Amino acid sequence: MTIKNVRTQSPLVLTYANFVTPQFVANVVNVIGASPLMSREVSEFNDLCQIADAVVINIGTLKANELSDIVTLSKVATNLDKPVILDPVAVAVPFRSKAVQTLMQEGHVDIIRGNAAEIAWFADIDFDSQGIDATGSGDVIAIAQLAAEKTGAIIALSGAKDVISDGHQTAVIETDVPLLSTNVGTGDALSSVIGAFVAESLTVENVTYAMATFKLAGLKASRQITTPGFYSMQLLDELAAITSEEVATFMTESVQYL
Ligand SMILES: Nc1ncnc2c1ncn2[C@@H]1O[C@H](COP(=O)(O)OP(=O)(O)O)[C@@H](O)[C@H]1O
Ligand SMILES: Cc1ncsc1CCOP(=O)(O)O
Ligand SMILES: [Mg+2]
Repeated sequence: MTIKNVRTQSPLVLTYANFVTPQFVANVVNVIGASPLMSREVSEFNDLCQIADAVVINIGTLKANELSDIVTLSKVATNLDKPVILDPVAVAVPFRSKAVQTLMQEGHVDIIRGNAAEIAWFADIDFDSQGIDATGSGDVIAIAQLAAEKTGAIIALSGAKDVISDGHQTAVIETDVPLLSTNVGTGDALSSVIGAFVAESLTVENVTYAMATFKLAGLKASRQITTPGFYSMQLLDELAAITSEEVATFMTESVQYL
């Protein structure tokens, strides 16, 4: 789905958010022309999944007594044929590892969007991290492909090199924009942006389009603003203004299918 279609169809993205970044995530979803909604109340998941076009589960500040809620959310969404995107924040930390194992075993996830260290955990490969951030280096293409094979999910690995793979088809977007990585919440926002773009159909192409759109907006913002505070505001403005034509040109120049 193109950014133009997102604006005309305005898909509703239901996000089980962490308590750190929901305002930013909601604004990002809003400025691309989609419709944000956050909830953590299990008794309304059925009603909300009926009206949602995609469901995003972020484990950033999950508590033990909420684990069964996210499993339920993933099942309700899947039964209603709505795509489920997992954002596995700092998944290598033991409580989070166990939570994600349970979610994957008892529930269902279609797409996993994380940084290289988070995706490496699914591939069973060591990759240095510091809390929410990936700090190491490695073969991110191999990591994404292996994680896709092991999980059966479409992998959206973000970083200086974004890699999207379902284990068969792999796309790479290589564009360095350091300010994008240092802003807390850009990863969470990207996960919900992916939700908007796969609302119509769950494909590697649509995930790639979402990642490219976000990256291009980040690149354009970095040409206007070089300090972190105003940068996140400029990113919102660039996302609001970005056109299908610009994204198409950027994709021709910067997206490589392997
Ligand atoms: N060094 C980088 N250069 C360019 N883009 C980056 C860089 N690091 C991250 N990004 C972009 O920042 C966004 C958030 O990704 P990331 O920082 O990996 O997620 P998280 O915040 O979950 O760790 C993505 O669009 C990703 O492509
Ligand atoms: C700081 C922090 N702590 C728990 S969740 C979170 C935000 C993570 O945001 P992102 O992964 O988008 O940088
Ligand atoms: Mg993150």
